[in-house]
Amino acid sequence: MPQQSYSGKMGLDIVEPNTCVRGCCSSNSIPLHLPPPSFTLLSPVAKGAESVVYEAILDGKKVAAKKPILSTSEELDKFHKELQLLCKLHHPGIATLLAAHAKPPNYIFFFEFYEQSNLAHKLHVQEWIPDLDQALLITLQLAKALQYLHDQGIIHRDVKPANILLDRSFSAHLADFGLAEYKKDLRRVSTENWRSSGKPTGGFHKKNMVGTLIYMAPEILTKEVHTEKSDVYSFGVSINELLTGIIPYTDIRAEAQAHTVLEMNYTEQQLTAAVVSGGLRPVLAGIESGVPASMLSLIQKCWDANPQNRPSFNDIVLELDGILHQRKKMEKEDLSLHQSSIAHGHRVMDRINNLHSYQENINWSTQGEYLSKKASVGVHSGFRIWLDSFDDSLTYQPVLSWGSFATCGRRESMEDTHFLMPYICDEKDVHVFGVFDGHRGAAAAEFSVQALPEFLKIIGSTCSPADALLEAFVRTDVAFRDELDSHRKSKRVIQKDWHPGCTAAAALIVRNKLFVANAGDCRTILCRNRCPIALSRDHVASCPEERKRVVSAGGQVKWQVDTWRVGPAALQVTRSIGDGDLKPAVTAEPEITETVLSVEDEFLVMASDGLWDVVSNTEVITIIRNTVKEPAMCSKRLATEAAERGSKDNITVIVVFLRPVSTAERVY
Ligand SMILES: Nc1ncnc2c1ncn2[C@@H]1O[C@H](COP(=O)(O)OP(=O)(O)OP(=O)(O)O)[C@@H](O)[C@H]1O
Ligand SMILES: [Mn+2]
Ligand SMILES: [Mn+2]
Repeated sequence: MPQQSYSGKMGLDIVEPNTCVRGCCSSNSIPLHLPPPSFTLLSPVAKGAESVVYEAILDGKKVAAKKPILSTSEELDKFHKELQLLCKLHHPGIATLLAAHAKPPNYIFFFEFYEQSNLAHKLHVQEWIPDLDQALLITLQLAKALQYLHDQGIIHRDVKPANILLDRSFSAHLADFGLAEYKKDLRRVSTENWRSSGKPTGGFHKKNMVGTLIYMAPEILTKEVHTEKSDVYSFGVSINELLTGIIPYTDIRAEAQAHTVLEMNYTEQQLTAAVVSGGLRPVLAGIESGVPASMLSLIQKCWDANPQNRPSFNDIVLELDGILHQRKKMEKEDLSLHQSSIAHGHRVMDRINNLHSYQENINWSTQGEYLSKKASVGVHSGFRIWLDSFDDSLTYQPVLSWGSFATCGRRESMEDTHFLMPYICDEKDVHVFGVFDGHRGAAAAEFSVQALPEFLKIIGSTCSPADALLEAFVRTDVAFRDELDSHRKSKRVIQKDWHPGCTAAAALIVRNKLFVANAGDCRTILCRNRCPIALSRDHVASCPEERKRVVSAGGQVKWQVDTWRVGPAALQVTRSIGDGDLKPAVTAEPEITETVLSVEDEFLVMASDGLWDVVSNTEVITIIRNTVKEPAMCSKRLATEAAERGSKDNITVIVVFLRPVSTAERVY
């Protein structure tokens, strides 16, 4: 019978002896017996494989009640083990156990309620995009929790975003100790498990195996014993997921919703084999997203194939403290340097962060302009000769109006660029428009948008318009890669294996002739007689002709996760400017189409794949038909439509009307 009672957490009475029925669990701060009226279970918030978690009221306060499904005596043992562990854990980074009920018929854990649910739900269902500082803070909190745990001799064994809970202020709390074990017990536990079922413990029993499989270290997949370093691996994969917002081994950029490894028919065995012997890892967060290079290399160390090469959580916490300290210092400097630009808000800060993460200060746009201008030594060839061959009175003369719209969309940074150059070099009958879609950073797109039209001016009518376009693409590519190389040599670019690139499309109109050059997956269509005509072909590895071309040029094309991709960089496009690591297979040479314009031609639409991913050629024509005939408004309407349809990419649209239109005209 109770001998004495005192008050524990939340003021609930602790009745001595405060142990479970078996006497194996005890605590001097967490009540383990609760009189039934002190709690009420409300609605379930999550149904796990092994438990149901309810929103509940305990002693007047909102809490989370985890009620394990206990149907066998083994499961009952497991409850006691989890409770024993939880009673010993007191750390701000670990989900707080407030009370437990450990008597038949009710076995329930009561936890602090974490309002923002788990990190997996937050990232993938709510599509939350943390800012970098938030993400780094969560990383540090989680690392400290695991450091504490390992100091106690405990291994968690199920570190993954679904087991990281966020409170109202987005602080992280590690939860779910259902698989946790004392290190000293592990060898015995795991051999028992293997012997009894031929399967490892925990996550493997669950139906949705991949959910846990993707966070498992290679040595676990090859059935070795868990160590602290297996938690380090799972931590690395989880943090990369936090920074990219992408579920490991899926590509959210792929079409429609078929994203998971399972859906892509990548079987568990294949994935296991690829992780263990092929060294496959999730796609690392991009340097262009502003993540410090030191953070990226820390992640890579955490998921090293050899557990001994992975850092301990003591090392990780130290390293993270350093990274955060460095950022604070830089922010201070930026604040004093960029007082005036603060008004621009996020974008400017993003750009500043990006620059710092590259540890360089190159303005690629200025660089592109400067370089191509230097090449021209101020002399432009001009386009006169092309025009001299026309008989003015006989040829059809299109009447142009143009506009564009570009948006970052749901991405954190803008890597698309474009230019509109009607009446180039003051020629009233020569016009050029271009779209660039950067990848692995915006550098190539920013450089090319300046350099490509400049090169075109230099080349001028020294050759045919088609050859001039070809030459301009190739020279832009070479100039960009040379420039990057020289920065690398001068140590301004420290990333040895940073190979930014961009796809490019350019339309050149010379009187009644339209030349479209394309390298990559930007697309240009012409509306003729109310029908779309594609003037470019998408250069992607899923196109058999392109695949063949890449392979015969010495490139490697492999089916990776969800689609055909080129080289170790796993690029989906097969032609681009930049991408030095994939040259010459991923060529910058464009395909060029030539079209004679006539009175039937209504307008031209050029756009990055952010539009074409979700809006078809025919739909583009219909949307413009139903929009006020003003090119900038049509462009904006198309981009908005794409964003509404869930395009996850940057979106850039250029619309060029080829004959006079009245803005009052709504429908053709
Ligand atoms: N304290 C809490 N506050 C808010 N939500 C919680 C809390 N604890 C758990 N949850 C929710 O319930 C889910 C399952 O919890 P938990 O991982 O502890 O259970 P489980 O049965 O072990 O699940 P799993 O299937 O991952 O093994 C969490 O992902 C989270 O969404
Ligand atoms: Mn869980
Ligand atoms: Mn794109």
